[in-house]
Amino acid sequence: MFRLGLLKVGNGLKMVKNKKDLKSPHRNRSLTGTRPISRIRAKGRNIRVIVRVRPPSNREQGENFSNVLKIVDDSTIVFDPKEENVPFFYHGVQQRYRNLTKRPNKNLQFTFDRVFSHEACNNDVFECTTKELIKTLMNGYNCSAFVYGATGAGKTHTMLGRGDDPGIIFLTMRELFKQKDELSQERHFEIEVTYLEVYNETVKDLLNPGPALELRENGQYGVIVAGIQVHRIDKSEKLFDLLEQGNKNRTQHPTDANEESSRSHAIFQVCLRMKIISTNEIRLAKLSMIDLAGSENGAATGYSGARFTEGVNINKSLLALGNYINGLAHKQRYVPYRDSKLTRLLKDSLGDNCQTVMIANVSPSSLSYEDTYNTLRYAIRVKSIKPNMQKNIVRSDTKLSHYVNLVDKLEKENEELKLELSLLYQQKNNETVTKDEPDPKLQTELQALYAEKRKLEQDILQLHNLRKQLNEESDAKLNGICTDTPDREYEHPRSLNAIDHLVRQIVNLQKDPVLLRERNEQLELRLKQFIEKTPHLKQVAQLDDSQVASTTANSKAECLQKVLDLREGEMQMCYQLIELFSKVLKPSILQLRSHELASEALISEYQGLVRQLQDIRSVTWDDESTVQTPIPSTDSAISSATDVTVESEENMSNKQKLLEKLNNTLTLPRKKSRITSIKTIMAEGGVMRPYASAIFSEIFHSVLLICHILKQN
Ligand SMILES: Nc1ncnc2c1ncn2[C@@H]1O[C@H](COP(=O)(O)OP(=O)(O)OP(=O)(O)O)[C@@H](O)[C@H]1O
Repeated sequence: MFRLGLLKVGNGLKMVKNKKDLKSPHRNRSLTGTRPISRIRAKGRNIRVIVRVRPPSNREQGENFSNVLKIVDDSTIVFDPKEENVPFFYHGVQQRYRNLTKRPNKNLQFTFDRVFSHEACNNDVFECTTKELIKTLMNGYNCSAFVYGATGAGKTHTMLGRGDDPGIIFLTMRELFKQKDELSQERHFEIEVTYLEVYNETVKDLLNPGPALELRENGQYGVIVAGIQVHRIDKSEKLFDLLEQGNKNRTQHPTDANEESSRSHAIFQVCLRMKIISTNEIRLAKLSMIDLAGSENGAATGYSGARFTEGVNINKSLLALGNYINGLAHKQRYVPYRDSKLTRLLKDSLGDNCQTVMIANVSPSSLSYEDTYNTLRYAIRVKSIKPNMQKNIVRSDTKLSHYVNLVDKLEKENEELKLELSLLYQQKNNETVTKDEPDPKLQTELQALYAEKRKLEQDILQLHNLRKQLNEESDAKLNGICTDTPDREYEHPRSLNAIDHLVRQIVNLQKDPVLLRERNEQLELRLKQFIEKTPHLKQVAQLDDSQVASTTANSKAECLQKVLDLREGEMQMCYQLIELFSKVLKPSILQLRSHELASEALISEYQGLVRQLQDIRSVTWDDESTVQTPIPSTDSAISSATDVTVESEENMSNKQKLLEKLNNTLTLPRKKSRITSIKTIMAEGGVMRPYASAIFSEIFHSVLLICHILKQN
């Protein structure tokens, strides 16, 4: 069923009959009656496709087969051309209707780079195909030539030829050696060849028959055949011997179309290494010449067993080759080449970096109608590959020193790059760390502020507490001791100077505590603002705060220790004075009493003083023995003293004893060891000191009173 539609052609519209024709205007028949199949003709010249039509075989000639190929010109061929309309007359009248029993002709026109008729010999083909490749090869490009076609289409004949018509391998190699000889003054050549076959997906060395060889892929050299024997040749004669030897080893079996059908793909590779003497340039190039196994229609052949397996493998690998070519033609991102050994081996002999010639061999006979059609379609697909050529050039020097210098240079460059990289890493790490760490400038400023604060705290403490306290105490002491101004002035050097000396050692008396306090307050405000502005320095500030607190505590402890040392000295002095005055007071009281000059008030005061001393006596120190001297009661002591004055001489010894008792009573125990424990001092010294001072004042008062009485009498 046909569907009608409109197809845009040029500026106008054209009626089309079916859906297929809607897809592309190229599907429409041309005005000449042939369909222009060469629509995907490649513009590039890196791949050239040649069609060679072989002469019809004896069988084809003998049987009633028609010719399905018509060569229009050097590059155009028509498959299944339309037959000329032979006028059909019925009863002498030309009929207008065609013969409906006859199959319509395909009449497909193909355009290739060159089309050779059955009259062309191998040399003609060579001149137009691989001869050009030699020039390319000499320039350092990879080249490949492969023959494709159905079984019996003339592939092996094209490649190998026969005695009177040598094949293109022979002709190409002869040309290669010819050009080599011509260029021998300019270049040094090294030519190595390998010859292998792919049969039933196994690779075999045709020049060194043995077990199947493995394919390996190398990043530098691509796909390589592990274990293949490489033959270095310098004469063309040697090559021909090798080729003959290889062809004998090739797998062949007769088919319907060919009694000597090759059942494997044969790959002949020539590796060319050229060194251009003037420039020391090295050019590497590879020429691959591939004789593909003939494609066949398995169903049509009716083979079974080994022949069938061969056919399947041949078709499979040719299909993989077709897909690979299709991928290249459509510039696919990934071109499948692992599907068969053949495509793996030809990976670098097709597509990019390679100049390729494909020779499509076809039979002209209608006996091979399908095969010829398929071959032509396959060939036109190959034509669409547009590879990008790359020259395989390696710069070189004859001198080893060049390589040494090159290696040195590269190593140096490598070291420099490594260094640069490590510096960049370092810089990056530093940047990361700096982001988290505070600015060192700010940190230094903060630390300076805290250092100042610590010093101020210390000074304030020392000035305020110690100096003030010691001065007050010094004044109080002088007031208690000195009876008049001259006495005070006399005592001053001994007591106050000692204290001031100590104070001077501790604090700088020139500093004003008020100013220091003000400065400290300013500093604290500044620190607060500083931390508000830079919160990330809070931790640093907290650390410094704790250091300030620690410094303050240490300063306080030092001050306290010094105060206590001073007090200890004072205490010692007090005890010495009490002892001294008690020696004066006791005889004075006795003397006054004997002369009846002691008033009741004086005696009462004296008794009170003795009682107080008894209380002092009961105090024990940390470092003293707890054993106490028995102390007589105050009353008994006084009464004893009173009795002494009225008794006889006999009783005087008793009085003396009593006086001694009184003397003992008034003698305070001397403190022998230095008080070191601040806690003990605070606990005991703090209580003891005012108590001792009070007694000291009492004694002074009593002594002064006695002195006054004695002076009056
Ligand atoms: N151009 C030619 N001129 C003369 N004879 C030819 C030509 N091409 C092919 N022949 C002959 O046709 C026969 C089959 O050719 P050939 O062996 O080369 O085919 P083939 O494509 O290699 O087949 P297969 O794939 O089966 O090996 C051979 O006898 C060969 O001599």
